[in-house]
Amino acid sequence: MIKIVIAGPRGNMGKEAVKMATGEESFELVAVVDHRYNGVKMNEIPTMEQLDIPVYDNMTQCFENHPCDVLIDLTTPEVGKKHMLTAFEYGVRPVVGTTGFTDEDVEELSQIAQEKQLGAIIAPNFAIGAILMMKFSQMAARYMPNVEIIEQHHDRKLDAPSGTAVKTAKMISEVREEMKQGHPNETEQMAGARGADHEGLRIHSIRLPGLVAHQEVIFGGEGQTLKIRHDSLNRASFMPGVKLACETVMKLDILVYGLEHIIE
Ligand SMILES: NC(=O)C1=CN([C@@H]2O[C@H](COP(=O)(O)OP(=O)(O)OC[C@H]3O[C@@H](n4cnc5c(N)ncnc54)[C@H](OP(=O)(O)O)[C@@H]3O)[C@@H](O)[C@H]2O)C=CC1
Ligand SMILES: O=C(O)C1=N[C@H](C(=O)O)C[C@H](O)C1
Repeated sequence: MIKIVIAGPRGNMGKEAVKMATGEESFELVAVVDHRYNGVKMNEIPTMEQLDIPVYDNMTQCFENHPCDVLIDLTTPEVGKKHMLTAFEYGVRPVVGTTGFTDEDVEELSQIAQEKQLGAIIAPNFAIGAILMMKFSQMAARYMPNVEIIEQHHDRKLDAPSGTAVKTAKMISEVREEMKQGHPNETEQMAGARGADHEGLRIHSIRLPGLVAHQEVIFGGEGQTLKIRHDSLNRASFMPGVKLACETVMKLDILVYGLEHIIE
């Protein structure tokens, strides 16, 4: 039995994670952390799943009262990092879907995980289709290095570009030299027209109501284009990946950044 705490249980992802964790026989949801409530049960809060599970506004107090194995964090980048640090202090393995971590954050957290020999997973995307999109894109970039990313998300999203787009760009950079794309003399008539720049690869972020999470990676070559696209149509699409991460993190003693390292 893996004892789990979830941070962000009222959120889009947190709600699905609560359903997943309580629906799995080998998981036990022992408590949730939500900065707006403390000392109540989930079933006292109308916007939460109606469960007899305690709610804390403070991770330390939560871990003091409920020893557990895994923290699932689905909150915001600043909070997610603090939660991870607290989890490490208590010997709890973090599984983090929260996006917006910097390279420095990931490096710092990896070092702590290594020192403590404690498993941790930061996964910018838990959907298997999205992992495949990233892997296929990395494969394609070896042969078609001219590539741009268009990511589309709901308009409640805080970070841009998305964690998935950043991870895709980093994976492409592993197989492609930095290069300037487009016309050598191109100019932006309006700031941002060419999108964000990751080592010459442009990332364009769309935010609209009605969208969930979508990404297209477009490759261009002489007389041809290749488009690799993934769509998450709902948040349930992420849950098999969250489940796999919770099971896998128990066997790790380092931090793994990206589910592509787990799904071979
Ligand atoms: N890895 C993946 O596959 C996926 C990752 N994500 C990422 O997960 C994160 C959450 O996404 P989503 O669920 O859509 O966002 P939501 O805004 O719907 O949910 C975030 C929740 O976290 C809560 N929260 C904020 N601060 C704290 C805190 N200190 N303690 C506990 N809870 C807190 C918010 O409460 P309040 O609103 O009251 O402030 C809110 O309920 C984002 O970073 C997103 O990019 C999303 C989808 C898939
Ligand atoms: O905020 C979201 O919704 C999502 N965030 C992750 C990201 O930033 O890539 C994963 C997915 O795209 C949904």
